[in-house]
Amino acid sequence: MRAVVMGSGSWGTAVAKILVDAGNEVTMWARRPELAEQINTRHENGDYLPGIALPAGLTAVSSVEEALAGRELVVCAVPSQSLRENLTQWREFLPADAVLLSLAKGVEISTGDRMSQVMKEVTGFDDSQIAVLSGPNLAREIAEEQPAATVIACSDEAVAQRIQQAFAASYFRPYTNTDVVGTEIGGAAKNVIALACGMAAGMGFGENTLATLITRGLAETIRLGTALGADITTLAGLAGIGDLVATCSSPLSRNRTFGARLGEGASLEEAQAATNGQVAEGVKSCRSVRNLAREHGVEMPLTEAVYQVCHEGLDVQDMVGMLLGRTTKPEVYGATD
Ligand SMILES: NC(=O)c1ccc[n+]([C@@H]2O[C@H](COP(=O)([O-])OP(=O)(O)OC[C@H]3O[C@@H](n4cnc5c(N)ncnc54)[C@H](O)[C@@H]3O)[C@@H](O)[C@H]2O)c1
Ligand SMILES: O=P(O)(O)OC[C@H](O)CO
Repeated sequence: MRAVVMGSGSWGTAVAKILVDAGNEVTMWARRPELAEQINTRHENGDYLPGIALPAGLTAVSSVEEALAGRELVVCAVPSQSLRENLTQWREFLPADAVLLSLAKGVEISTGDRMSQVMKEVTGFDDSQIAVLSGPNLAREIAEEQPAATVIACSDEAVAQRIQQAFAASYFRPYTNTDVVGTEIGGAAKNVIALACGMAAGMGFGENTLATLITRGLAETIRLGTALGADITTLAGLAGIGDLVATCSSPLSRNRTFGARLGEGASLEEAQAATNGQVAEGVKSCRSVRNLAREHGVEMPLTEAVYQVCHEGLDVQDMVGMLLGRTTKPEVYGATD
């Protein structure tokens, strides 16, 4: 396919590399002309993936118009909270028959919208032109060509299959799914749970705590996802438990690392400053995911606790007491917890 990756952060760059390695004609859009220049001349993105040799066939431009001209697949690789603004700026240059693919894992704060909803609202495109990609995909590991898999979700299975073919590389195995809601909720919720896992690690807790948070994190993700119409099997798959395990366990995760800094006693401002401008989506999405849960009458105690730490000044030590002091329950995946 003739593809463009709009956004040259760590995941956008790794995805552009996959698409080239899978045999597509690919360009990237970078906001800063100097980054586009670096990709074109040094074949490296030193700001986000230093030391990774990018394919010589991968080009980059900083003009939106040039980036989008004649592209069949438009990959949106910007953070969730800026997607609406970016797409609004890109809209006039989007080819009318292009397929949009979101990489972002978050829920918009101002609306509670998932990324596929934002894409549809801004562009007016048909559902068959809107897809999302989500799975256990830490950018650096994939840029190093370590084997991994992902989910390409689109309500139109034939379109999902077309994108699947475009992403099939020797080290990257895409699966299709028509459950867009489940794929998106899995990706957004796991970032919030990864913050909780980081906090636990930062406080010095071990694997029992981690496993408890991952498992109960999955339970509350399933509760929210199914309330929104997701298929539970999506959340039992790569975009659900798969991504939860990868993100909650890896020191490469920005969300887990952010949480760990809080657990070690850093302030929110200090943890934010330490990200070096890279996005830890869960810090914002804990608010929108919590709001969605409340709207739908779904209990998400871990998400609530992370929200209170990130936005209401709850001390991480007090969070432990708050979670363990809740009334005892049977272990069921029902509407309450
Ligand atoms: N990094 C990963 O391992 C990974 C893997 C899977 C999914 N994701 C998701 O992909 C999305 C992008 O993540 P990333 O890792 O590439 O982030 P990043 O922080 O590495 O890069 C974000 C990119 O978006 C650009 N950007 C930031 N604000 C912008 C704005 N207002 N307008 C235009 N561009 C803007 C930045 O310049 C940068 O190029 C996130 O939703 C993230 O959760 C990341
Ligand atoms: O670095 P994080 O925490 O944004 O996570 C990256 C990916 O989403 C893992 O699948």
